[in-house]
Amino acid sequence: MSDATQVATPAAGAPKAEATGASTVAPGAQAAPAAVKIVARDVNVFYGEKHALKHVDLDINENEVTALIGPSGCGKSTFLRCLNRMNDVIDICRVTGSITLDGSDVYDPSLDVVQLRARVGMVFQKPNPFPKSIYDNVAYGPRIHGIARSKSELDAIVHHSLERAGLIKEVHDRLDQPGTGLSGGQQQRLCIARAIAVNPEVILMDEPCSALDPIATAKIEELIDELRENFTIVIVTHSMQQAARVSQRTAFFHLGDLVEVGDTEQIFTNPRDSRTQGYITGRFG
Ligand SMILES: Nc1ncnc2c1ncn2[C@@H]1O[C@H](COP(=O)(O)OP(=O)(O)OP(=O)(O)O)[C@@H](O)[C@H]1O
Repeated sequence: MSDATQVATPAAGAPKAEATGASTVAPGAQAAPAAVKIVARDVNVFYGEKHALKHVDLDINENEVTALIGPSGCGKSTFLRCLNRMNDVIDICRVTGSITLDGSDVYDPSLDVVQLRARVGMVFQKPNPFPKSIYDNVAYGPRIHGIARSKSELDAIVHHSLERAGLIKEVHDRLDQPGTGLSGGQQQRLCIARAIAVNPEVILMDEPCSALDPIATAKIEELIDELRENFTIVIVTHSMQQAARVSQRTAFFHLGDLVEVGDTEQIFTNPRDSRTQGYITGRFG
């Protein structure tokens, strides 16, 4: 994976079929289109009187990384939080429209939001490990969801999750040490391991690298590229280079509107809307 300070590499931004080895498709044959995991239709979000997100229609493809980009305050995080109903905890927030996950209504009043958030996990901007041991941070979700039937099963989940988050080598001999004692980049990978431990289908990442140095950022980006094999990922980022490196699709938001969505390569090389063009060329933002 490229260094975080470099610009887009074709490898990370390459279309899914190529990156997953599906290039065995016969010459001339069409690769199967990606399955759609999440469908958002006419989504509006209001904070009191403020109309923060306006009539957003967006499909999120399975086993792809979708990047949400746009200037500060355009509604990226607001949209991300709609996907696992994190906006529910904001009193003045009202969401209208429809969001489905595998065809089921995310806003169905009878839906258990704890179960939803197990399916749609989240990693935040600032690494936020619990004030617990490394082991207990990762074991927390499986314990509350009753995923492991025995201590050895829980041990295996913790180990496997840390392995998938690329952290096991660094922490295997100190699982009983506090998670808060790790470096920032390690803490963020611990948070990713914690999210993975409950075996989610979707992982939402809200600027997961903004508090990290370039080397830690490169590790997380590499990890994101690996994780998409098993998970659907939606990432909010202020870094266009990062969006270009890690995502297959990019959605550009501006003043609460979803202006344009498309293959990452198209968005960055041939945007259709002048506002997208203006943003990616640094004219505003
Ligand atoms: N809890 C809240 N209460 C009131 N207004 C909010 C709240 N959260 C966000 N907003 C407003 O909604 C709009 C969209 O905010 P949001 O955080 O989604 O944007 P963003 O694109 O993620 O911004 P940034 O890149 O700066 O994180 C902004 O005008 C913001 O001030």
